[in-house]
Amino acid sequence: MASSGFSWTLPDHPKLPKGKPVAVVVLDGWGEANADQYNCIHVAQTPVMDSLKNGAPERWRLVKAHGTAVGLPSDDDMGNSEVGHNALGAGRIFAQGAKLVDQALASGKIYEGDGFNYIKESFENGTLHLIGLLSDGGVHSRLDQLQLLLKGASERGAKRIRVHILTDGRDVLDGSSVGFVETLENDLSQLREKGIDAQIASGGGRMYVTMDRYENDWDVVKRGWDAQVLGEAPHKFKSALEAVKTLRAEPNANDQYLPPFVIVDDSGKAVGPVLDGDAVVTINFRADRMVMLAKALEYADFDKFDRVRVPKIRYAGMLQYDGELKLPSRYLVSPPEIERTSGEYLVKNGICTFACSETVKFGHVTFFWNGNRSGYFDETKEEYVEIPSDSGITFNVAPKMKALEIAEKARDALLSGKFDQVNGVNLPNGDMVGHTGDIEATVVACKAADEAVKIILDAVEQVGGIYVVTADHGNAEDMVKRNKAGKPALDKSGGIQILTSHTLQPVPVAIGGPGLHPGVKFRNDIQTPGLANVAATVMNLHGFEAPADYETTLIEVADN
Ligand SMILES: O=C(O)[C@H](O)COP(=O)(O)O
Ligand SMILES: [Mn+2]
Ligand SMILES: [Mn+2]
Repeated sequence: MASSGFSWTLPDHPKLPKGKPVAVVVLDGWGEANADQYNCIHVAQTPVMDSLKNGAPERWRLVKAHGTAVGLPSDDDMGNSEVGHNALGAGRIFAQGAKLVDQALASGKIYEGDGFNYIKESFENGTLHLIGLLSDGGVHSRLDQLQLLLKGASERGAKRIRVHILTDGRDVLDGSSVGFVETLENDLSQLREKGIDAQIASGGGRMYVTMDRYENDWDVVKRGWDAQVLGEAPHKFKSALEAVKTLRAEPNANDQYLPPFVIVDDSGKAVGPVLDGDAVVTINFRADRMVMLAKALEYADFDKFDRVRVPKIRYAGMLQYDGELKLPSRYLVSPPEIERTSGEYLVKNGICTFACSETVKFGHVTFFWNGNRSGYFDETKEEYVEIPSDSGITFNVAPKMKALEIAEKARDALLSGKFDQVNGVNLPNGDMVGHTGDIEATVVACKAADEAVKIILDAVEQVGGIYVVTADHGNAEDMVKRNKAGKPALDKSGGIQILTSHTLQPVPVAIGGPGLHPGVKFRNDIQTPGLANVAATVMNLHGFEAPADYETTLIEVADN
């Protein structure tokens, strides 16, 4: 921050001491909901989390983890890892990608920026390709934003448009892909009536095609590249609707994992490979699952898989996905500028930090936690450990994931005495297994996460430290779609509809440990606290006052 008088030095907290190690544990996808058979956290044996909830009423509370509390457009938006970890780390609420894109589309500014002007130069002679997640989940992308962009680009000269869809079933109900494709097909046919050559060119399920993250499995991105760029895939169809309906009719088919397909013309030729002179926009606003494709599209030097053919294109992201890497270099909407995060403050105030998760959540506790920034602030004071995730499986097959290994690393970091803060230890189970929709496996996952918490809390006990246990959003606590009355919503055949997505539920925050000053308790004068209130709380527990513009602390210290 350039303003005069700014200082990184945090004032001393008037009452709380320094020097107590603080462990911040994030249970991914662990919300609070009514107890029934679809609440996997309730069904699972979770004695440690139960004891936090039931043991100390003044040191356990719920906070909001969705909607406007985390910078999303409305309170109908469920929370997600990006916005949750941003809020936890940054201690303030920033308008997030979903909202920034909404605003840019509504004001028309999206069409005035450098990014759009850059791709526009391909409109005369080339094709505009739009690649991204097709759903209204609002976590990575939104269908209505795609619809507006299609309209806006065609009104501004795009004559030939190809859409490369990724079916969802993770942030939305499985099977909803068919309806989204129908909606998109309808829009494209209206464009065709106006003389624009617009169609869907390829597709595949997001978890099997394109949307890997944190470089867990490049084959996922390669499958997408082959279909989208090269126009090659094992399945060929005349229309996307036929593709999705046919592929969904296979046994155990699932929107998240549909195999890659290309749309071909009557002569069997792919209708939309990416060619020299074309423009490409990746329409997801969220970074983690687009950055790998962005690298493949943008980097001249690239060795993660054989791209076979690298077309000379004009490429822009919906947002810039990585500000440090400046990737992609062109983008339609500027990302939120999340600066002065708690991690940076604490390091600059001498706090040595350890962060850890497994690959599929590693960037959550580093990149997202640090305001969408890669790398260390000060490598002499920080250590980030990534435990390799299983790849090529769905996590209901191995629901314990690497929770034990993550907890052991956190324990060892605490016992080593090298770190003041063991921070953002993310336990992925409730979320990653919750997304599979497998209730039995999610129960196993929740138990494993609870056991991991125990290992970390035992270590906190041993070192006389303090713990803060929280979550980034809900998921495993509700695995069924509900009607307005809160009862399971039945489908046409009378069956329940499994909810694979996150929820709107609040999440717990628990504090404790032998190092906690005995007078510390949660305040009850904050109306609707959210995840952004946690950062100031953690700073206090380190013996500092939080910066004045941070969301207020959750705690107060009684004199005794
Ligand atoms: O990317 C995903 O896995 C889901 O869309 C959202 O889950 P996350 O926000 O927990 O990563
Ligand atoms: Mn999450
Ligand atoms: Mn999730």
